[in-house]
Amino acid sequence: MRTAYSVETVRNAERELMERLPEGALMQRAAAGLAAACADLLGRAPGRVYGARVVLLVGAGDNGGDALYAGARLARRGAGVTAVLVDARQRAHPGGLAALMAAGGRVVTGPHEVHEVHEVHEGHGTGADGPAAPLAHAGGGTGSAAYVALHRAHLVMDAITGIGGRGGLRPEAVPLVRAAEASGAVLVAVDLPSGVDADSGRVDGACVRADVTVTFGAYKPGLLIDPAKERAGALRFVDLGLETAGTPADLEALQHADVAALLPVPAAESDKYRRGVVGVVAGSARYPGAAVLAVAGALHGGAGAVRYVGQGGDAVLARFPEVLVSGGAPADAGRVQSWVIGPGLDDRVKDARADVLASDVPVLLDADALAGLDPQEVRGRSAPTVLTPHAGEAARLLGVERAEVESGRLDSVRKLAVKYGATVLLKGSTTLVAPPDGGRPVRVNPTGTGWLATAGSGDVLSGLVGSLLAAGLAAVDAASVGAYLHGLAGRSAARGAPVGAGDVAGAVAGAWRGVGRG
Ligand SMILES: NC(=O)C1=CN([C@@H]2O[C@H](COP(=O)(O)OP(=O)(O)OC[C@H]3O[C@@H](n4cnc5c(N)ncnc54)[C@H](OP(=O)(O)O)[C@@H]3O)[C@@H](O)[C@H]2O)[C@@H](O)CC1
Ligand SMILES: Nc1ncnc2c1ncn2[C@@H]1O[C@H](COP(=O)(O)OP(=O)(O)O)[C@@H](O)[C@H]1O
Ligand SMILES: [K+]
Repeated sequence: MRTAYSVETVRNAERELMERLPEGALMQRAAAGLAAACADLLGRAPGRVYGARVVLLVGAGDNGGDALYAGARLARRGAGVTAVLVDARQRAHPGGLAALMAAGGRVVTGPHEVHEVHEVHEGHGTGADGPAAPLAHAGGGTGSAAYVALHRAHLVMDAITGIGGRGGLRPEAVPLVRAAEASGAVLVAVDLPSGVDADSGRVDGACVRADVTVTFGAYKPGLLIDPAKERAGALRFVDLGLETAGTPADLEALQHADVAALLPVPAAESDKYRRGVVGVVAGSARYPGAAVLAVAGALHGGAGAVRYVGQGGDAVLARFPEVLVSGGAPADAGRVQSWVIGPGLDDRVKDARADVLASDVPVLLDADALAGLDPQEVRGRSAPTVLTPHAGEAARLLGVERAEVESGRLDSVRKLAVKYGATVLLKGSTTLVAPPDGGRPVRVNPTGTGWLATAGSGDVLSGLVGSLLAAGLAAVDAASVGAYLHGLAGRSAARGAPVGAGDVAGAVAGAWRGVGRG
């Protein structure tokens, strides 16, 4: 399981550990890990650090301190290191500054002025294309030293803000960050891309778009949730020895082994009924395809049989003769161990929804079954209920704008779970699953892919998750295992080219086999 912790938890764990360690030891651990990651990115041969040109965008806090100490380490290995003090008042970590200067690094204050130029010790600035150009001197009229350095850099560290950052980048930082992004250098975010919110994944204003983020001590939720996740690039983790074991994670992501342990496997004495029967109420005369796709997902989710209820029976049977089809009301269709209701339904949805909600088995509500859903209808149930909205549906259920859900996915999924007393799977670029109390941990799906954004793929997901419920998984597990397999199926079906929802359903068995093999 990959876990992520809030800033408050990280700071508490850091405080406890710092009490037992010499002053500055944690920052040295962070800097050592950061320098090693950067050296690795510059090329594995030691010579690639020697002569490399590295620029540090340094903010006023400890995040800048990490980069200054890491820069000092790289400078001692022969890199030409320039620190650009981004803070409007040119504050920077004093110990880190001293260390960088002692190692022969250069410090530039702001884009238009050179504060101090230190002699570059032997070997610096002698990269593949010759010695680094001398930095512009204050008021020398040769352009900004910071921009010259950025333009020539092989690697830039973004150390403007880490977990202490508030809001987006301040105006003085924006042109420097844009120059770094345009330079062609590898852009490495220190702990977090500056400008993103560590706890929520929100991006309020300008922020850094990194190629790699080197994060310290614990993953922060923002690194795993869009829109911030998308700005973080590839993640690298530096272990600081923080103790978070006793604290519930804010976020957790299943890994292959976790999913393998949860997959239902038929026992020797199983029969189709003992494996569970999933009832699917989906499709209509207008949308028979939704019935086919939801059933296709359900056939691959571990239930022993799929019962279909609705007007798409002919289409379902033509494709899947193994399905038990009923034309009447769900309550008359026979016993099931879970219900899935919603994809492609017509205006008779309300009666059918009341029927399945009155049952004593887990119910998954998707698409049309979410419209106008009364929280009391769900809260009174004794068996689990799972809601699977996309951002638009979640916004309607919460009475907010869709953009609000998309920019604050973690908040939104928690609020919905609390409002309905239900497990909520919020679909989209980052799929999240919140438990019914909206508490910790929320699960984040690590396998998603934009190729899943194709009509009907949500129908497949609802059938798949409903089938896992019928097979006996707890609601949060069924939802997160379903999303995990669905993401893997999307990836393997697509392999870099567009696919339809039917292809995704067809790839679920392969994804299951891949996970099962560990
Ligand atoms: N604690 C530990 O043991 C360890 C911590 N470690 C490291 O410390 C980092 C946390 O350091 P931190 O607490 O000093 O905060 P930090 O992220 O540098 O930002 C605060 C500064 O930024 C400023 N600022 C705020 N918002 C801003 C904005 N939008 N745009 C621009 N500036 C903004 C704010 O200025 P002010 O608001 O005062 O004007 C303040 O000066 C953490 O992420 C990790 O890297 C590691 O060494 C491991 C050990
Ligand atoms: N940008 C994205 N990245 C990853 N997955 C996405 C993205 N956009 C949509 N998805 C996934 O695609 C599926 C679409 O479901 P949904 O919105 O219900 O569409 P439909 O109703 O057409 O089936 C969901 O599983 C969702 O998580
Ligand atoms: K940063």
